[in-house]
Formats: sequence, structure tokens, C-alpha cells
Amino acid sequence: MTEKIYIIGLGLIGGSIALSIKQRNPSVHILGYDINNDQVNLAKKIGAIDEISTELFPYLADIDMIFISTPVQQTIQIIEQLQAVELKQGVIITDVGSTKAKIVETANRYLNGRIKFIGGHPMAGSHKSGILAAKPHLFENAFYILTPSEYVTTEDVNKLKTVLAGTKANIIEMTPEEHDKVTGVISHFPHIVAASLVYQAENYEEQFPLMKRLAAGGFRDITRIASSNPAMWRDILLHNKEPLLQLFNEWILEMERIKQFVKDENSDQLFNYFANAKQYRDGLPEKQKGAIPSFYDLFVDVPDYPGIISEITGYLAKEEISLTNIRIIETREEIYGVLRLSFQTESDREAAIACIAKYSDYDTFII
Ligand SMILES: NC(=O)c1ccc[n+]([C@@H]2O[C@H](COP(=O)([O-])OP(=O)(O)OC[C@H]3O[C@@H](n4cnc5c(N)ncnc54)[C@H](O)[C@@H]3O)[C@@H](O)[C@H]2O)c1
Ligand SMILES: O=C(O)C(=O)C[C@]1(C(=O)O)C=C[C@@H](O)C=C1
Repeated sequence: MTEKIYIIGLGLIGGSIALSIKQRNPSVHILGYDINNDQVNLAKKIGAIDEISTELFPYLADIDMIFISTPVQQTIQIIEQLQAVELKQGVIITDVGSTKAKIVETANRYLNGRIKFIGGHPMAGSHKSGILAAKPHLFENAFYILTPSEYVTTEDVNKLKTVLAGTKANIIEMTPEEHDKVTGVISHFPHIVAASLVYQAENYEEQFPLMKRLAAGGFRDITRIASSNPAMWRDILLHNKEPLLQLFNEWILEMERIKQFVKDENSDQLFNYFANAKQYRDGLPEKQKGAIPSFYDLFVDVPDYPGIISEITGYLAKEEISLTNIRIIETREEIYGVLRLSFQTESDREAAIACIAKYSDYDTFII
């Protein structure tokens, strides 16, 4: 049975995994470490972990499972160092990185089947980082990919699946190579395109200073992910070089193709271009409830007294602003707490800021 878990890296993903495990099975003891003390302290305060480790490799010989939830380059370094650490017989080590081939190859080379490593990747997240963005339901109904190697047994994989049951994710298995090709197409390359569109807009900034304010739904929708953590995406691109180089070539050809339709004023081809894309896009499975979290969080400094949640929801109800989630986060000592309100859209969040200012003098802030 898995009784003690160690989580290295308590940001968005490590924190969400910890919360989901605790919610499902509060008796599991979670030890946590983060290179950033604030993250690990907050993780303890919000109840994501039971115990803080002040070093990367504390006494680990009684730990049943280790999650490495750091950016992928750090994950590789941690796996390399793990070979020299005393671990419990049969311990399962897993990760959550957005790339798999390099990580699994490193695990195979350094841990060499002596220590059981199962690559993992929950296919849900956010452009936000850090423990305060973590949610126990972040992965609900999302796919969670595992890439078990020949060194692990079905029993090992089932052990991990049991611990991950609290995520309520749909767990599937793939090879690391398949994983990297697929995520290259539907995750990594889109992040490159989103960032490139932001650059394109920025280049016009001087000429059209108003442009930024004119950027409406379309631009915001397609570039939301350009707000993601740059260090995380740098490392993902460095890990997934070959599949991405192929996607660049294909994308450039695709741009040439539609450019030609515009040049030729070929209205039939232009219509077909959008009609075919629409048909494919409309045929994507419905967004599963819970798989895509509400991205628009608002934090409110509130006095910590019973009734504060209903007071705030009452204000929002007066203005008919819909809320998807509300939670107290005790990040500070003494009187004040922080309330996290989650909204489906940015305009709901903006309306909530105005509403809270109208009915109270509580400070609101966005992270
Ligand atoms: N953000 C997403 O949408 C998403 C989704 C699925 C998987 N992932 C993967 O999950 C991993 C974590 O991403 P995240 O979004 O949680 O990032 P994050 O920045 O929210 O959290 C990463 C945490 O790791 C810590 N850290 C960095 N180096 C460390 C080290 N050497 N030792 C201990 N802690 C260290 C950081 O301080 C931070 O708290 C990445 O590998 C990423 O590719 C991200
Ligand atoms: O929703 C987002 O902000 C994400 O970018 C999440 C996303 C993705 O590309 O879909 C990002 C990286 C992951 O490894 C998995 C999920």
C-alpha cells in the first residue's frame, strides 16, 4: 500500500496532484520539497502536503512513491542524482513533465531498471504557475498519459493508477515517442504559434498604439497560452526538438498554401480552407467538465470570519456575476485570509472586481 509520498516541485501541477491525493485519501502522508521556500510553505498551509522537506534528498528509505513535478530540465537532473540516493525497495518514481522521450531515456540510463520509473503527463494545466493556482480537480476528466517502460510491471502501473485515482483523470498509456509527437502537435507547437502572434502584434504597437486595447476575444483566445511560464516552455522546446522541427516545416508549407489562396483571391479555396477547419474543430470532443479549469482567478483580502464567503457571493449575486469556484486560502497569519474566486471569463472577473469595490472595501488582486 502507498502510505508515504514525496513530491518534488510544488507548483501548479505538483500542488494539484498533492491536493487530489489528499482529497481522496487524507491518511496518505505527503512530504514535499520545492527549491522555492514560499511555494512549499504555502503548500503546507493550504493542506496540500503534511510535511516540508528542507532538502532535495532527505531520508527517503521509507517513501513508497516519488513524484517529480519540476520543469523538465530539472526533472532530468533530479533523476540523474536519484541513482545515488538510498530508496525503499520497490519505490515507484514518476514525473509529470510535458515531454517524455528524454526523461524516460534518462531514467532508463541512470536508474537502469533497479528503480521503477513510470513517465507521466497529465494533459491539463494552465498558463498560470505556482501553488496558488493548484486545484484538486485540475485533472478531472482530462487524459493522464503514462509511458511505462519494460522495467516496470502491470502491478507497478496499477499502484500508480491507484494513487492517481483522486485526480479523476482518464489514464492512458503510450510510448514516450508517440507522446512527444502527439503533444508536439496539440500542445507544444500551438504555444509557439501563440507567442509568435503576440510578437506580430507587438511589432505594430508603435504604428498603432491603440491596437493593444482593440485586441478582443479572438486575439485573446488564441494567445492566452503565450502567458505561460517562459522557462517551462524553453525547456519543453529543447526536449522535443525533432518533432517540432518537422512541425515547423509543415506549418510553413501550410502558411504558403493559404497565402497563395489570398494572393490569387481564390474565394472557393478560402471558403473551403475555413469550412474544413471548422468541421474538424467542431468535431473535437466536447470540453469535459473539469478538464479545462476556470482560468480567471481573483484573490480578495478578507477578514477571516464565518459568513465571509456568503457575504462575497451575495455581492456577486446582486450583480448576477457567475462564479465557478470559491475557496479560502489561509496564506497569512493573524486576521486576514485570502479568498480565491474563479470565473469562466475575463469579463466576469472584471465585473467581480468592480462589484467587490462597489459593495465593500476589500482589496482584490490577480496573480
Ligand atoms: N503548466 C501546465 O499546464 C502543465 C501541464 C502538465 C504538465 N506540466 C509539466 O509539469 C511540470 C511542472 O510545471 P508547473 O506548471 O507545475 O510549473 P510551476 O512553475 O507551477 O511549478 C514548478 C515548481 O518546481 C519548482 N522547482 C524548480 N526546480 C526545482 C528543483 N530543482 N527542485 C525542487 N523544486 C523545483 C519551482 O520552484 C516550482 O514551484 C513541468 O515539467 C511541466 O512541463 C505543466
Ligand atoms: O491550458 C493551458 O494553459 C495549457 O497550455 C495546458 C497544456 C496544454 O498545452 O494543453 C500545457 C502543457 C501541458 O503539458 C499540458 C497542458
